[in-house]
Amino acid sequence: MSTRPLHAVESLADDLRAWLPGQRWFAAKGTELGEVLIERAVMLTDDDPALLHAVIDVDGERYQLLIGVRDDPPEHLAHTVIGKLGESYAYDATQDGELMGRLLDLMAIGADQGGIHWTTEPDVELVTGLRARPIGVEQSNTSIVFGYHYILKLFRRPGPRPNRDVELHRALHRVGSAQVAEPMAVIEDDELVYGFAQRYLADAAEGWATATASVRDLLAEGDLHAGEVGGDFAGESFRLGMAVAQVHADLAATLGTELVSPDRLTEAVEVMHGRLDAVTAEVPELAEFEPMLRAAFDEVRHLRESQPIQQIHGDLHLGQVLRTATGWVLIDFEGEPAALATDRAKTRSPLRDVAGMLRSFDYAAFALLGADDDHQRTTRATEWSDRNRASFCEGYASVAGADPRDQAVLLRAFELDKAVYEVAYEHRNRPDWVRVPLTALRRT
Ligand SMILES: Nc1ncnc2c1ncn2[C@@H]1O[C@H](COP(=O)(O)OP(=O)(O)O)[C@@H](O)[C@H]1O
Ligand SMILES: O=P(O)(O)O[C@H]1O[C@H](CO)[C@@H](O[C@H]2O[C@H](CO)[C@@H](O)[C@H](O)[C@H]2O)[C@H](O)[C@H]1O
Repeated sequence: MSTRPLHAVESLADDLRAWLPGQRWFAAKGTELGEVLIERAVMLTDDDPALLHAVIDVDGERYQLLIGVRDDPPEHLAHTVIGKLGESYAYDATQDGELMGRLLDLMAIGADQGGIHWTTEPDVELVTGLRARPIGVEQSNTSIVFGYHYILKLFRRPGPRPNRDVELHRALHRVGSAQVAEPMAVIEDDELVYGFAQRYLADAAEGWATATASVRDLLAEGDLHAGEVGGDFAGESFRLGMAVAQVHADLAATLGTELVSPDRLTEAVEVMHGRLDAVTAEVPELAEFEPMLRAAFDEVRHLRESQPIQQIHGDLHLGQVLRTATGWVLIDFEGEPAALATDRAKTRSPLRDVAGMLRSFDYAAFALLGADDDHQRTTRATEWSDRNRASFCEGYASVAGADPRDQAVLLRAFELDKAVYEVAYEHRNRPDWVRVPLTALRRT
């Protein structure tokens, strides 16, 4: 490929404007797109297929692109084509196993190319020549699995170093945590972090899939209770509570914890009100819950006890936990996708993670129900949610020594704040699902 990389990506700007809104990781869906500005572009391999690395800016948001260029893309890549570059086709290279294999080669040799550094973690030696395949699920980022060995997450919205996901994995791995996957390599330049490879947990099942399988079981057996059907999840919820408490204890031990006075909680209350203002302006259906939400947030102002804060997961839900043969593992310590990097880096109450997971049990229970489901199914879903939420808290308490439910006012406020966040998240990403957090607020 002879064209200069910057020029090549610039000439694709119009095609990118049409292609970006269809990508799950693209944040500004549903709004009129501004100009696509090319911040930087380098050629990682120059043959056919060629691989271009680019960072673009769309309306002040930065995105990472990996663009493959082929004269004649095979049939299985046809759906990934972005546009034409001269006589060649430009396409989403993350879907091309051959080009992703080149990324693994660059990682394995610790390459330094076009200002981008591929660095393995101390004592890690990577195996190459593995089959590369993108994982099927559409997420905030794009992940590539290499054989049964590694998973590389390409951050679609690369942020400045240090990257929270990388740093918290490293910190937990250093203290021998069994609840995270081993960090393997990082792709970054002097400013931004582009990718993070970890050990691939090939035997793992996703928390969301296993939890919703249990709910499905229960809904199919209309006359049985949650503890009586084959797929009862309460034991798993208990173990998950233990795992989360252990991660909190390890993060506190290695990165520290502090007690903050009740005045600092007042700041958190203002932030929750601020989020509610912003989300209500975007999703008017939230307005009917405003008095209830504001009252619950304001209850926090009356708390008189100091509260511990520390590094936490920051966006914990059933999609962020994997069940391996040996226990639960937490993944994706990036924090909430929409939050500013400075806010994600802050120490926070571990009850935030507990609240996230409690919301998730509720999500799993009700996501399978339609908008007008009958009383029987709604009762069963409520039962599943109550049973697993309780089990999770009991598991957490068995490790932490204190039951999160004892902090009822704070926990309720954090859960409601998370539901407000979810309303905004679903509104932007999966409009059909806005009903899930809204129905939860209606039941509160
Ligand atoms: N270490 C791992 N082993 C096996 N699968 C993993 C691992 N890390 C992530 N995954 C899978 O990749 C998916 C996306 O990972 P995640 O870090 O949550 O990315 P995103 O930020 O895009 O949500 C997860 O839902 C899980 O299925
Ligand atoms: O996994 P991400 O960091 O991208 O998290 C975002 O997307 C999640 C959905 O994929 C979203 O989670 C919400 O839906 C989940 C089911 O799909 C459910 O388990 C969560 O409880 C619910 O919040 C998450 O909020 C968002 O940040």
